[in-house]
Amino acid sequence: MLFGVAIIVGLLWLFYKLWVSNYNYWKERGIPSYPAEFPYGSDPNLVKLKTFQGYTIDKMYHEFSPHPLFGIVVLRKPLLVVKDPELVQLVLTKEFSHFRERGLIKLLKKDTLNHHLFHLGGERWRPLRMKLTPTFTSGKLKAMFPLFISCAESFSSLLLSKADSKVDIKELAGRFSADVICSCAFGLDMDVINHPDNKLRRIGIERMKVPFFRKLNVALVQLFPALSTVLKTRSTSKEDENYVINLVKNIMEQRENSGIVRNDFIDLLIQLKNKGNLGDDGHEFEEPFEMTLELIAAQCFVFFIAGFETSSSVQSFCLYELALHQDIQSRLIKEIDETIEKNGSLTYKAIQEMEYLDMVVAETSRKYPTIPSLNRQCTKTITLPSGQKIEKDTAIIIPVWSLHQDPQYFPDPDKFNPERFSQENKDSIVPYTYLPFGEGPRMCIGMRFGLLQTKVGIVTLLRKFRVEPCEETKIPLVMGGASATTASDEPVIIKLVARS
Ligand code: HEM
Repeated sequence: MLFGVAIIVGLLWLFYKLWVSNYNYWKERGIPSYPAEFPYGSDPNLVKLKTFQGYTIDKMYHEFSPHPLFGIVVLRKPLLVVKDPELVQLVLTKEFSHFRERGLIKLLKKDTLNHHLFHLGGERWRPLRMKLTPTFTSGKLKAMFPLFISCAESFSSLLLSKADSKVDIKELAGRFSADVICSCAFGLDMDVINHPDNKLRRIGIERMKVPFFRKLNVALVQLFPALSTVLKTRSTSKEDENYVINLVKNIMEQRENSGIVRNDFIDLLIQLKNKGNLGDDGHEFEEPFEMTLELIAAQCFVFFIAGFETSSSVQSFCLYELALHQDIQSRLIKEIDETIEKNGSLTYKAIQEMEYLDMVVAETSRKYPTIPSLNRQCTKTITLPSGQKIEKDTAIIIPVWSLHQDPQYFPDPDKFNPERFSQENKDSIVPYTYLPFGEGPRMCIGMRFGLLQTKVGIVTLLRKFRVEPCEETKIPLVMGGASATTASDEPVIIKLVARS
């Protein structure tokens, strides 16, 4: 009996020792670090995710203000927070070959829908990124624009039914973005605007949440990578995965049989599958790369999940700020009215001509960066100009939220001020301090698409309505920890007032 107890105590002690063995990781390497305590590491909030991750890292960012980087430990995993803009540039661009991966999850072969650009690493990622980049040229977006307009018309009708009422703008913008992305990524006219409980949208929303079980799973796999095979950590349930793959399969068959061309992502992916490239860029790929049905479905899926939550989030934060800043809203409405009148209708060219809209959206993405921090993993050990070494497999965090809120780079950061992005001011922004779409070879591939979708949504609404705050409007908004993106804890309520 006594022997049994001694063994258990011994095992627990060993487990404890193993757990805390990294707690001096940064100190041993001469890198300033945040103290770690058993069992959570540097800060329980980074594990429990009850508080918005951006706030937690921001607190540390300020405590380490004179340092260009600092180390933290999450549970028992060491992470390096890189905060100096020149070092950020080194990680994201200059020494990209040392930081090619995100390293967020361990990709399982059978987790088919996760084999997309965002998560794929190294050799698999590069040819796929090269193949998919031409999908997002301005020419391709222009060809897709009629699909945007068709969704904007449904959005406009929905808005008319809400005239002079209080709305959850995040929910409405979410329906519009999901409709556009369903139309462009899956080639489906699903009318998500009037059928918000659409299955694809539900799968996408689920995917962006971080439920307790997934948090636990991710934490365990980070601690003990070998567990991933045992725990069968799927990102999407088998049923949802089959649904998405079959959807894509049916659409591809229909397209190939009927010869219908819609100029959407599916058309472009079918061309890739058949020809190996998109044909009009004259680029032949060195490495043969088979676009299987599963791989195509995974790319459609990432376009969907990466595209609808991000764009709707920028749209809703933007309309919220416009409700609180009537002067900015009036100037924007004037620009919208004049540009549409000049162009005869809402065209792709008209959107590109709206300079003030571009400034307002840029400032929204500064104040509310949809992805609060970027992740990279060191894939080859590197020595920094300071002499400090970053070892292979080190996880890196770029604290986008904190850089965007740092008064050193953006004076009076709480103020919503689109003038920061005017022609005369934007060149004085310190490079690598403004990162709403990331930077370097792994920056957002869908940036132009996302901006276009965001702008079309805002213009559609402001053509018919003004937005105003109401009793239920929370000022300021508090971000929550339940989502992987920057999202308010509560609905974003504003009032739509029909324009006279
Ligand atoms: C306003 C809308 C959007 C925002 C704010 C946004 C933001 C981001 C950010 C911050 C990253 C990480 C970049 C990095 O690590 O350096 C990213 C990556 C990515 N985004 Fe977006 N995104 C948006 C829209 C879209 C859309 C519409 C699509 C697709 C249609 C898309 C597809 C992707 C993909 C595939 C990646 C991974 C790229 C790679 O690793 O090669 N995004 N996005």
